[in-house]
Amino acid sequence: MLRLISATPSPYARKVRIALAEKAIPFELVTEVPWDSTTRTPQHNPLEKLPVLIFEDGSSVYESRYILEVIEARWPVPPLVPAETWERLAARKVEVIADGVCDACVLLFWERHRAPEQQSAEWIARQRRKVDGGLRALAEIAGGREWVVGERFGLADICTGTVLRYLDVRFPEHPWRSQYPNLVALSARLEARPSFAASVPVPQVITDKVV
Ligand SMILES: N[C@@H](CCC(=O)N[C@@H](CS(=O)(=O)O)C(=O)NCC(=O)O)C(=O)O
Repeated sequence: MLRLISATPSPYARKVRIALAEKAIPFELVTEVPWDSTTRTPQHNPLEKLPVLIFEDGSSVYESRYILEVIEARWPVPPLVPAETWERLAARKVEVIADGVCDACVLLFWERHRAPEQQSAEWIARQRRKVDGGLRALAEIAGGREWVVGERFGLADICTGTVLRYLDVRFPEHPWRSQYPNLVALSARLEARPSFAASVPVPQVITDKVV
């Protein structure tokens, strides 16, 4: 059985969970806290990050964008990436922006875990700018259309939907819902899909000291 090492809040892992569900690929979900000493993630990824997709033969792939590329190559139907080159590149650009917003949220999350006197206001402001700029770009790309890129559900919607719901977990005070009504409507449509409903992100308890 295919196994996916995941974490309850992870937007990167959620992209993979949604893609596998949309393609009706059965898998075992292995939920971990990658910062805890008990994690098995480093056994499958030298970069010690999840998600990690582990095949029946024990081989593993990691880095969510790469995992999604492998899934698309291995199980091409239904396609989640547009066939047309420039639409495909547009979807990949949305993934770059959405992942970048998630990366900034992760850095913000850990900076806020430091003792108050150790937190850098400049560093927090820098990450906040990346979140704001990325969301603005996603709102512009999405516009008022049904799907973020092209004429059907796909990678760009998975990436945009996962970053929006991730903000509720790591950056709940962010005012994106009042700033971008089009993203609110898109998020509601996407979260109604069974693949999204089965993978709603929730915070986790981190027991080890990380920073
Ligand atoms: N670029 C990576 C980022 C993955 C990532 O940052 N994963 C976090 C967990 S979560 O933030 O997604 O919940 C992790 O494993 N962090 C452990 C570490 O950084 O050592 C991807 O897209 O897969």
